[in-house]
Amino acid sequence: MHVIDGVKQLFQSANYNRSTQTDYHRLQVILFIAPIAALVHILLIPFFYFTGVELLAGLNCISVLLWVYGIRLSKQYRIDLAIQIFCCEVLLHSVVVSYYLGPDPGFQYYLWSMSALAVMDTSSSRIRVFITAILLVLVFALLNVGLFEPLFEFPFSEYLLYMKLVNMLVSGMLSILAIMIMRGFHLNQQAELRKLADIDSLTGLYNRRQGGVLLEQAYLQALRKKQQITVVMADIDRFKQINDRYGHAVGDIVLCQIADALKATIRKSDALIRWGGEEFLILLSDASAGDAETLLEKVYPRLEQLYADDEILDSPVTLSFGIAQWSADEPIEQTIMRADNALYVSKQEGRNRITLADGMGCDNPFVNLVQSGK
Ligand SMILES: Nc1nc2c(ncn2[C@@H]2O[C@H](COP(=O)(O)OP(=O)(O)OP(=O)(O)O)[C@@H](O)[C@H]2O)c(=O)[nH]1
Repeated sequence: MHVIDGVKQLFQSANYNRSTQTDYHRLQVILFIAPIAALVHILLIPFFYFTGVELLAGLNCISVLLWVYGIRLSKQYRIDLAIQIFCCEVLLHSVVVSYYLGPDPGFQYYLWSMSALAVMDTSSSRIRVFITAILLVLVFALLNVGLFEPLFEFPFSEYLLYMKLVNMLVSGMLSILAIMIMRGFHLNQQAELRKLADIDSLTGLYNRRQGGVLLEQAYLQALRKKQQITVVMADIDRFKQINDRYGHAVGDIVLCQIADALKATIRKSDALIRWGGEEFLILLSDASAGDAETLLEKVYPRLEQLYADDEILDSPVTLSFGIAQWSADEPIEQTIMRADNALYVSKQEGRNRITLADGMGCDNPFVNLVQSGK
């Protein structure tokens, strides 16, 4: 059933939680980095064990557990706690490994990556997050300049350089990838905000603000290319009765269905704008009033189909139109006003009809098509 399904969809989209989306992106970063970190620690367990640094092998077992636990917390969307655990793990691991082996194996470089991850903790205050990140970088600097004399003589010291290289590259790559994912998140949010600013959330059409921009652009282009523009104002007839009779939610669905019917009718180069509550503006570029009239005649069979498919509405929904063709010597606002006046005439003359601006009123030849009862 069209309308009922639509109402459900509407409530689902109303429950859409924006913060969940933010957490989703942070989760993507963690689910990318944390398994790699856990795997690296798993590989280090036999490495440290067989090189005789059993304590570090034990430490890596704890590290693996902490990363796995953090992944589990993240999947439960306790992402901030997971990030704090990861920070503590990397801090502890870097300090202990440097204490035993000195800075040469390069484990302190993971503190760099961690400082990037630390700023993703959104539950802590900005200053706390900043201090944590700075602290991690500070510890990195101290470890890197050789704060501790190595306690342990590493048996394969000729390989230390390669180990450092690998650690530097892996930690650098992790930082880059974390920032890339955050960058993607930031760009998505920007696109989302732009969409929110330009698009009507109910119908998905351009909103009035963006409509103004499109009208201005079309006007300038028509002047430059010496083209025609035609503006159509469309208004749903007696929409208040639909709301009063079936409820606002059903009214919203009807509004969306009408928007879809209009959208399916216009050309790709045209723009459909939700101008007001139940009022639409169609901007037809490079088209005359006659072209607009021909186009609008195609809306009526679609409205008829809507009614035929619908099991709730017991009378068809109709539209009134006002068409005005822009003439090069008038501002576009004037054209819109003429289309609006023509729409007013359509309403006055009984609705469900098309009126051309400037007194060229015409009866809608399809006026009776949508009035056949069920
Ligand atoms: N469901 C719903 N109703 C809306 C929305 N925006 C405006 N409306 C309703 O649209 C109705 C417009 O009513 P009127 O301006 O009296 O116009 P009408 O009933 O369509 O009558 P005519 O235009 O004269 O044919 C009001 O009841 C508004 O509440 C919306 O987003 N959703």
